[in-house]
Amino acid sequence: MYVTLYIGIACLLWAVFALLRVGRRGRGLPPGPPTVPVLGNLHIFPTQKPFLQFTAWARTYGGIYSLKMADRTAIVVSSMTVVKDLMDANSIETGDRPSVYILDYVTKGLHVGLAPLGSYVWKTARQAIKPLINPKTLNTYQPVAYAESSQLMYDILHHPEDFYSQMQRTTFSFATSIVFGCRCPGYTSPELAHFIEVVRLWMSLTSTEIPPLDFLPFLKYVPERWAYWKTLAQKTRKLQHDIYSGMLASAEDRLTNNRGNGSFIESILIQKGLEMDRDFIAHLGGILLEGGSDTTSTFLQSFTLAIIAFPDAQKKAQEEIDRVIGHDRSPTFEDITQMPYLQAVIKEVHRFRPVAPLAVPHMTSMPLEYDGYIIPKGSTIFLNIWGILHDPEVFERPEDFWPDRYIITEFGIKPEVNSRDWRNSLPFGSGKRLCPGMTLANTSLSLHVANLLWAFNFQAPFDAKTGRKTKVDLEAYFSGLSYTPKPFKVVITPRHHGREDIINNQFYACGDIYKRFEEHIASEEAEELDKLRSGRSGAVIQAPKTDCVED
Ligand code: HEM
Repeated sequence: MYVTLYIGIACLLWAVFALLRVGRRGRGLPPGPPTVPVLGNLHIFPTQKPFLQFTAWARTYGGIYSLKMADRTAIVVSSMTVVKDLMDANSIETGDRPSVYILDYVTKGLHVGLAPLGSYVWKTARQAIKPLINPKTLNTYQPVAYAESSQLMYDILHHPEDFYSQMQRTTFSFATSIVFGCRCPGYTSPELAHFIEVVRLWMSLTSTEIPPLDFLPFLKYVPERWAYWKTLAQKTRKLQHDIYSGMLASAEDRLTNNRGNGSFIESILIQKGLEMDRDFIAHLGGILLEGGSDTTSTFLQSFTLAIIAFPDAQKKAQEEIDRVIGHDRSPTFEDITQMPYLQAVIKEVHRFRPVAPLAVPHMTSMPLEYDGYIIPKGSTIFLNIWGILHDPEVFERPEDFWPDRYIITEFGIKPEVNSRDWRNSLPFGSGKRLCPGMTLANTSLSLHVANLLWAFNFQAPFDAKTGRKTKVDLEAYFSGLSYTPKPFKVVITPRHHGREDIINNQFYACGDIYKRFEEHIASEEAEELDKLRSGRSGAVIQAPKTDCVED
């Protein structure tokens, strides 16, 4: 009997000892904040804007440090040298994704951005997306971007107070046109409202307010009435499915009836050799919409916030635009290369308010040795884009929006900092997971930004009591995987009287491009749109040819 008791006590002690070791930082790991038993660093893991705390820790623990999340390890990378030598150089070993239970449930495992590196879903989807990276295909999308940009100017001219939603409409409509072949003509349309709801739900699911189900798996078994996130996940899954499969159905219908308009999804439907079922295709289209539209509208909103807070940058960019373009026409894609300051503005927005401050977490698929540390297989890697791009050792006055830094040096860094490890694509991630939409995003954003600065002046609103400009709140952002400004107020005025006519005419002249992607629109609404677009005045500007459209 004593033997059984001794064995029982020994087992208990062993279990307690083993439990106390959970959460402890093992030998060989990079340093990091002190841990507590079982939780490790989970109890101090930031729930709001985590990149800010990650950046504060980087100033103490350096360009690579570790966090313990119960028995799991996370590595935070906050230096370009580590990005290059650890992540870019070992992009296969560091290119996996940690599985996120709740998101896998929502997307049925069909999300290319979350799928394991080299898996069937990842490989097939990345293969299918290839045309979006091809410069030839990208050129065919330019007329569509031009037409959407023209409507953005038109909408802001007539309803400047709604600029925030108009930016969402523009990028959503561009993405739905090229991906599913159907556009969104109005910022009050139900399609856009549903999509914004999906993005909002997705943001909640990716925010740190959701309990850490992957680290404390027993939480998955909490009944739904006490687990609000279960209801949230189901709602998101249904809404996503309804929107994306509805859009896929209209693309299928066009193809069946020989009315294809050259959209990306149509090309997938007719491509041989791609092993994708209907659900997978609908999801891929949806992921491209999410990846391509919310990110780019967030960029435009952050751009607006930055230029009202830093009016000198706005003035300088406008001087360049006026010098290159003049007053008689609006900018086109061909003009962008002639405007280095405008290109610097684009890079500075990416630096100042990166759309994805922690990218999307990576995971190691095998143990790695780096700089004397051992990084275990299965470690989550956070790419701290914010911390790298706001490092005062590297950037002069990193909290200022100052595009000139990209005129002074290629990567915007201080002249004395070694540029060996730098690249301007950092806001789009790293290695095998680098964002496939980078060129598409940057080209369309350059045109939108050029047009907005050519057409309008942007100012912070005036305080009714003091008559002074209000202080711009540069921190009023939502917290989620992407970093989006909360709606804010701006005074937007046309810069020059003649430009109003040009904006109106340009919008009317793009009517044919819009119509090719509006087949799904009910006849009454289509009539209204025709009426709106027939109010020609003054000189008519020819819209560019749409090569992407098959008649
Ligand atoms: C301002 C615009 C954009 C920004 C800042 C951005 C940023 C990013 C980042 C940081 C990642 C994760 C990279 C990593 O894990 O290392 C990513 C992935 C991705 N992006 Fe973008 N993106 C933008 C626009 C787009 C567009 C226009 C599309 C497509 C039309 C797109 C499609 C994707 C996809 C499919 C992935 C997943 C790639 C994978 O995991 O293999 N993105 N993006």
